Amino acid sequence: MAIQKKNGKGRLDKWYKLAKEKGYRARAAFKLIQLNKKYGFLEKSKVLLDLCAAPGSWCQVAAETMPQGSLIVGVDLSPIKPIPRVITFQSDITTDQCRATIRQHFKTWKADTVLHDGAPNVGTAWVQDSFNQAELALQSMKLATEFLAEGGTFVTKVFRSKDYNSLLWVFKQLFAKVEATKPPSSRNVSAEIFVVCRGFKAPKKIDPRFLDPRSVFAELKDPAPNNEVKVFNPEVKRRQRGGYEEDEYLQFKEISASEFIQTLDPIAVLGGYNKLNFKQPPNGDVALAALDKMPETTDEIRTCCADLKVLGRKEFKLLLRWRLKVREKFGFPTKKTTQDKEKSALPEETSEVADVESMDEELKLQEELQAMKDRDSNKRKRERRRENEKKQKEIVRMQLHMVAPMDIGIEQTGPQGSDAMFALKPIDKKAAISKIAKGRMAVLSEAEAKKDRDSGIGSSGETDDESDEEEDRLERELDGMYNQYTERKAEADAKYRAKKARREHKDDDWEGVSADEQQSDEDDDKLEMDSSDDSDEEDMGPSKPLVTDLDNTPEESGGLSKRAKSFFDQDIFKDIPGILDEPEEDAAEAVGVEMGETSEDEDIPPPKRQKAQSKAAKKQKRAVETEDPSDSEDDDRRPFEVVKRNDQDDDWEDKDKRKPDGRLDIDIITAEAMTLAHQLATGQKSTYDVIDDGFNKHALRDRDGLPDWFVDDEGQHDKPHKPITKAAALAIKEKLRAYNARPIKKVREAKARKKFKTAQRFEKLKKKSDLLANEEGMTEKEKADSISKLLAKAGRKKPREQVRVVVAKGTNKGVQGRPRGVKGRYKIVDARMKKEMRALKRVAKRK
Ligand SMILES: C[S@@+](CC[C@H](N)C(=O)[O-])C[C@H]1O[C@@H](n2cnc3c(N)ncnc32)[C@H](O)[C@@H]1O
Repeated sequence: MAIQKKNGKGRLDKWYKLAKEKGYRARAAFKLIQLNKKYGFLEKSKVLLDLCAAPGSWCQVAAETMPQGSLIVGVDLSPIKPIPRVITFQSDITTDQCRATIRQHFKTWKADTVLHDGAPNVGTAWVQDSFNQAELALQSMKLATEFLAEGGTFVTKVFRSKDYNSLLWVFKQLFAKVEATKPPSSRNVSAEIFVVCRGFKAPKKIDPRFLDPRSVFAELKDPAPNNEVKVFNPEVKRRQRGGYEEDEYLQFKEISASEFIQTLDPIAVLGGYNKLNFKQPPNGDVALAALDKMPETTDEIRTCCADLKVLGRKEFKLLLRWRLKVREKFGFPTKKTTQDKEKSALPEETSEVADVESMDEELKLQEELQAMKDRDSNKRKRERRRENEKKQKEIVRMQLHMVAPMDIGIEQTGPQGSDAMFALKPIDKKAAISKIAKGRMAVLSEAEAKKDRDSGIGSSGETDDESDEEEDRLERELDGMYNQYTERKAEADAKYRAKKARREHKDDDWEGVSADEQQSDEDDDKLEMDSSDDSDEEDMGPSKPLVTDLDNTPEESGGLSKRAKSFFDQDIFKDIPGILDEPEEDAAEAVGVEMGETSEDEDIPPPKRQKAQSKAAKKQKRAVETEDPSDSEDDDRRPFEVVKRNDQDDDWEDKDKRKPDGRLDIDIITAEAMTLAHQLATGQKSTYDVIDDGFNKHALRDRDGLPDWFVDDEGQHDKPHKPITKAAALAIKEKLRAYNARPIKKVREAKARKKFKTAQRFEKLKKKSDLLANEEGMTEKEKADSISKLLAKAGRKKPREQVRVVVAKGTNKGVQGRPRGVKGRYKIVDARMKKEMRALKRVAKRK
């Protein structure tokens, strides 16, 4: 609970600020607004009386909310500044003068709503000192009964005190509906609550005791014990930690059964007494005698009457039923007869005094309602539990990869994963950016839609989905099981793990004349299918990829995986020709060169030819741009500035890859490529053969929509086997052997360092010996001795520093880092290790 500051500033909460903002005179305005929001009485009122209205915020709200032309009268001990559409006057609401003034203003009108927000002004209004809040509320109700129209509403502030229940009881006698509520704007620390009494019964005559504070708060001082609970819920017994209930100073109370029959509050009897006796009083009780003899007074009833405190709900009901039957026989008014009477009675008579509603009937109704509510909430709880269990199970299944997350609605991801709509990779892959740039969305989306239709996604017939539901489920389960299997396999097999990791990072193996090329060819083909005029495409210039690799390395460089590429990027490979060449590009370029030279287009396989052509076109375009970039019509469309290229920079890519004679130096690093090249070079194969070979089952492999397990399995066995000649295999082997023979970079560096240091030492030595040799004060022998000593010293190896063994015990136990007081090299061992080492040495010595 928020701690309320004692000083005035602590009260300046958000409602205070809001009231200031809205121009209300007090934050109390929001209490009325919130009460009206809940019960909506202001809109329906034409006449309103606001008791204790100063400074007038409730009057402001009323004037705002009530219909035009309504009569609003506000009264307070304190003066109220004029409010438009509101009549205000200064008076004490407990006085007759106030009543008279109100009557003057109301004339013949009756109020639809009477509001009371009074709080006694202790100290400021001495008249009120003797009245407490409850009394003020009762006073306001007294005024309300006088000025309220039938069916009207009375809203009053009350404080939770010992008089609260008495007040509520009185309200309930006079109004059809009485509800206590605390609006949000009322401070939590405040004990105030608001009682909204609706449906004023407007009795013609009201028992003056109802409105007399002395009788109301004296007679009803202690609320009636809740006998209903005792009777209808006897199982719920409250412990009386505070001792006996007030007025219940007897431990055992009994009452005659005839009195129980006659009483109008049987519940009070059943809840308050221990026994209903059939004992005749000294002067005799005819009713009791008759009751005793009646067939309705069964043995069971007698047993129940003997000890009321041990009875359950069922037995209490039995007794109540018995009472009703007996009352009927005795001719006492029962529920039925009262109803009949009520129907026949004159309305004036019934409206003379406020009715006290039949308690047992009301309680029964309440009980039934409660039972219904309980049943309902139990049902809801059960359903919620069941749903939670189901969800839990689904989550476990999902964690075991037995189900796809979208099945349980946790992640509404599409078949392409979350955020598929915004995933750039697929768009990038499909070269859609160029299409989007050209406004070819329709073409693309139609093609995609077609694809989707083919794969069953978004197909029009829902029936298809339904019929395939079982199949889908099976498939999902199969996929789940397969995932489990792959995970188990991955755990056991390091090789598989590595392969999987490569695949996850898009770092796949290269498969010779590879899937990469095939993929790109496929993509190219698709593009060709999608667009009717490909020439436009080239106009756009090189399509910029959406997803850019941050290390700026072209993905297909040399047909190598990313990791392989970064490995070969190391300096030591820099001199080895052909490691980081781009054979694919080069091949295309070579073809381009050949094309240019021989014009034998038809000899080149179509995909390669297309690539070569595009490359040539790109080159040509570059050349054009270089000449005069401003002339280009596409400038507006290009999102980047065209920078004039340096002529010397032209073909910088190719420079390294050319032999001294100007021809391209194409390095073929796979045995397959080498074989093919060899076969083509020697004329064993013609271009037609190559094209022909291109049409095989691997070339048109469609893996879309196939389950992972199937694709994996296929990938293992269904590989293209390209012919390799022995010579090519040997050549590659030889090349690899050469690479392997080279020391790795670190070793090379270490060796170089060593060499460098030795050279430095020799240099120093040389200088020193030169100095010695030139020393004039030394004989030749002395010089020779000194130099040989110097050389001997230089040749001597530095003794290796002894490693100190520190046993991890005592203060050294569990020490991290250098143990205290140990200098130089050290090794921490535990006692067991030390002993074992010694034992090993002993054994070795013995041998
Ligand atoms: C909380 S204020 C009412 C605020 C008001 N509802 C409003 O919205 O501005 C309580 C008021 O009750 C008034 N009051 C207390 N005793 C009164 C009495 N006997 N007769 C008239 N007004 C009284 C006080 O003068 C005080 O202005």
